[in-house]
Amino acid sequence: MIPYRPPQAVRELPVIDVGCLAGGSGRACREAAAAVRRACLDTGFFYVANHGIEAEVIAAQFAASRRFFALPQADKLALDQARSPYKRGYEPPGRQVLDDGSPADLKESFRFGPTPTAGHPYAQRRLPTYGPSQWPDALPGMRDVMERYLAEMTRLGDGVLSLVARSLELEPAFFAGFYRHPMATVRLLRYPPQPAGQHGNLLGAGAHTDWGGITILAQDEVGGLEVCNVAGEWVSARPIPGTFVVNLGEMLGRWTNERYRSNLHRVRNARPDVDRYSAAFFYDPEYDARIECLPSCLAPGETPRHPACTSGEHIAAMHRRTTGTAKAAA
Ligand SMILES: O=C(O)CCC(=O)C(=O)O
Ligand SMILES: [Fe+2]
Repeated sequence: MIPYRPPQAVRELPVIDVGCLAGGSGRACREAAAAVRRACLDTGFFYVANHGIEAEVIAAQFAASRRFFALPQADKLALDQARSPYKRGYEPPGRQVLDDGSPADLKESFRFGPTPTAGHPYAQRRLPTYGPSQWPDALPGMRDVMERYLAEMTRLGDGVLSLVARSLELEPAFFAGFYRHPMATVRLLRYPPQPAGQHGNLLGAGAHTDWGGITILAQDEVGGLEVCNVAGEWVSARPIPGTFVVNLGEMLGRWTNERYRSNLHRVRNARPDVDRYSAAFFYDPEYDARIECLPSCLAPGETPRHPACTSGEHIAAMHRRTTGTAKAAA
């Protein structure tokens, strides 16, 4: 049984050493899992250090991302995500409203993911994420760099999920059954500086929670990611060299009956002079995975706060809601 413990109003997000994922002792893994558990109960956000991903792989990703966003707008729009049934490609600034009722976000983004093999059970159904990415002709090396980054993120994602499972007193491989054919997306992001003057709630990315399983974020040195603690204060997730920021999506909230938090966060690039670049890896259960409250997260007499949902339907609904296509699709 995972007892309910009220979240603490932390002002700093913890840095967790995940070196045990490379074959550390049982004790090191237990300590990491205990730290993951505290972080998930408090904010659902933590940094991972000692993750084993080479700095050069991360630097190459950022360099290629900068080259991509520097392409002429017409080249980027030639890869418009709106034309991809798989949600792969470019999304221009002003297309997504993450915080309902606020102005559209300032960010622009580019989504890509793994290429399904022929005969892949989900690809045959043409479901979102289970299809080819779109790559710019003008940057022939980009695909290789990004696929290497994606492979590293996937490996780290499996490791982080094993720690989350341990933190819930489950077998380390517990989540693997929901990730046989995961929905995996890297979203490259560019945030321009906040415009000067008062612009209401205009932000790089409006306050939102992530929709899926876990998110692993690489950010450059500019900063601007903020996380809402339980007291309603915005806590800075400042860049810490050599780390990634991990946060839980809504499905972990559903699995744990909201013991583990899928927390509000937002991005404000407060630097007047430079763009901010980040890369979010969304690692979500496979499309048909049924997400419902884990029995170990339900105390006697407690009822699930959410009905069961499938991973794919939930994420598709959130895409529609935040890009204004909900009515058109309904
Ligand atoms: O760029 C960031 O720091 C956060 C991005 C984010 O929250 C998202 O894409 O869901
Ligand atoms: Fe997010």
